[in-house]
Amino acid sequence: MTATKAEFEARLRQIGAERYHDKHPFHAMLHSGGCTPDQVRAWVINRFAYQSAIPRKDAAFMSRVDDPALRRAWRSRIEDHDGTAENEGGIERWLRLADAVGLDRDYVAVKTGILPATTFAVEAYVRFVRDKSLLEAVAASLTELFAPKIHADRIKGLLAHYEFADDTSLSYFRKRLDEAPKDVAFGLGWVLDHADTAEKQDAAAQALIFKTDVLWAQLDALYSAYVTPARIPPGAWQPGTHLRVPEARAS
Ligand SMILES: O=C(O)c1cc(C(=O)O)c2c(n1)C(=O)C(=O)c1cc(C(=O)O)[nH]c1-2
Repeated sequence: MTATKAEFEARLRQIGAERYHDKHPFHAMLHSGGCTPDQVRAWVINRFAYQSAIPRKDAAFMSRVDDPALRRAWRSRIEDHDGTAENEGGIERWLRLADAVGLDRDYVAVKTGILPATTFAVEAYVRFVRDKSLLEAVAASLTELFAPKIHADRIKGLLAHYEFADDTSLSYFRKRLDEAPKDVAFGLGWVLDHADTAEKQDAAAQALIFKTDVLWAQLDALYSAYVTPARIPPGAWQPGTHLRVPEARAS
């Protein structure tokens, strides 16, 4: 049976309550000051894979949309990350965080040290958005419903526990607090309007679950590689390497 919009929204929110990556032990370590400088750097390097894929997945989405109104509503997502003449964009802000933790930003930007499982997870998201229905693609973006809380927790936790944290290094997260609500309000409304059968509601819910898996898998990869007993895969970033200056410190 088709759920009402309110019931269906509650189902989507429940998926976040159970599966969003704010529950992952790596985030608990990061936000409570439990990460070493190199674990913070590993997170910054690997998370860049996700950041840099977001505008590609949004471009993949827009390439499939016929409705100019939907493209108009969506295109600010690309500008939010890639920037405009006036706004530097999220990718540049993330690289400022890389600078602040002492990494060579050029090394981060080329993504050679990314963990294999992170690449698989991130690229699976790009392909999902390219290949699945538009409804599933928009529903997958709805993890952003849960992101403002994790961004606020992160700003608070990093400021309290790490010397590198200040307004400049954390500007990525502060800016997302302004940007994400408009995306989420639009995306949620669109999914609630378009998931008008039980089958479509199930597909949208599964898409959101898929996306929570994309996020969770990235943190599992990080934990396995860089938290004791560390198992760093061949070719992935080695602690102590690719620093901006030899004495750079992340804490
Ligand atoms: O720090 C986070 O935990 C987090 C999570 C997510 C998310 O839930 O997918 C996004 C972001 N940050 C983010 O900064 C961002 O720009 C973003 C875009 C999207 C998306 O799926 O389109 N998710 C997220």
